[in-house]
Amino acid sequence: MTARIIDGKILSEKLRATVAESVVAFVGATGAAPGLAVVLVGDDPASAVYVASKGRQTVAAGMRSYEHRLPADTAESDLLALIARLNADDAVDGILVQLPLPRHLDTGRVVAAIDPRKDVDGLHVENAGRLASGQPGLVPCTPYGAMIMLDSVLDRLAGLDAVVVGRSTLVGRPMAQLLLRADCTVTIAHSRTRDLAAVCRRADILVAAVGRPKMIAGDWIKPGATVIDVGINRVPAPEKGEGKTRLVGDVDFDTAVAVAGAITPVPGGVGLMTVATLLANTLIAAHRRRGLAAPPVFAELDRRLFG
Ligand SMILES: Nc1nc(=O)c2c([nH]1)NC[C@@H]1CN(c3ccc(C(=O)N[C@@H](CCC(=O)O)C(=O)O)cc3)C=[N+]21
Repeated sequence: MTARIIDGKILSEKLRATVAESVVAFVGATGAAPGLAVVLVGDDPASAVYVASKGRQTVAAGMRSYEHRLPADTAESDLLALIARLNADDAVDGILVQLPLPRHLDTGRVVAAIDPRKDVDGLHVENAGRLASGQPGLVPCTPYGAMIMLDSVLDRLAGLDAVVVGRSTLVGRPMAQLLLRADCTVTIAHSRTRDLAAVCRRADILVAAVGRPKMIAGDWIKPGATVIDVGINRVPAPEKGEGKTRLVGDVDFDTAVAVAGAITPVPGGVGLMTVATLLANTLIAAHRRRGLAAPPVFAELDRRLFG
């Protein structure tokens, strides 16, 4: 048996097309296009690539993109001042501060400074609290995209055993909250979990979000399970030439694909969905900020995914 591949390229293109259609309606109703501001501090080359791709896709969906690149030694007060300006700017509906920040900056303080209604990363404690207590808010992009991927292959999530490996605030914790909202029985595993392999083997849904290349192999996977690989790890690829690299997930795809029922690839999986859901969150934020109901297609998606 070989697993069904959950194609992030197809699913993200579909979601971006839906966003673009809704943007047309939004512009018709309000006269303004939703705007997304992305803030990048420092010059990590991988981050710069993601930021550029976000900017391109934002514009392709009919929205406005505002990029702010700050030097690596930016003072925290200057970053907070920029966030205050973006909070006050009516043309900006979404604010994303690319993580991780340089070490001298306090991520908690920076995220706390973002207006929760513009927090399209869903990282502000207000949005995390809303998610944990089942109230409407902005949901972190990667878990949101992972839920859309699960929904594309599973008729029902209710009652399934879900194991999330990783407890980060950006992915692991919100992922667990979303699975719980979908009535899964949820386990959050992490670096201190005893017999991680046995815990993973119980999972009908296995979400890997640890940041360790190929950590989860086929013998950790229950036959027929749905596997969502959130890992984006750049590793040396001498076979491609000296100094070359390639992306691998947290799952050892080649052994996992022979056991799982469905699996997301890396690249071409969750990463692509993360950018598409960022656009969706920006559109949703633009509606809410103006007191407008979310477009029906997103309200329907919310009901399907989160009950
Ligand atoms: N505040 C914040 N929010 C984020 O959501 C956030 C962040 N900071 N910091 C960095 C990580 C990483 N991230 C990715 C987005 C898209 C791809 C993506 O499009 N990947 C493609 C192609 C990747 C490639 O080829 O380089 C793929 O997996 O197929 C990957 C990773 C968002 N992140």
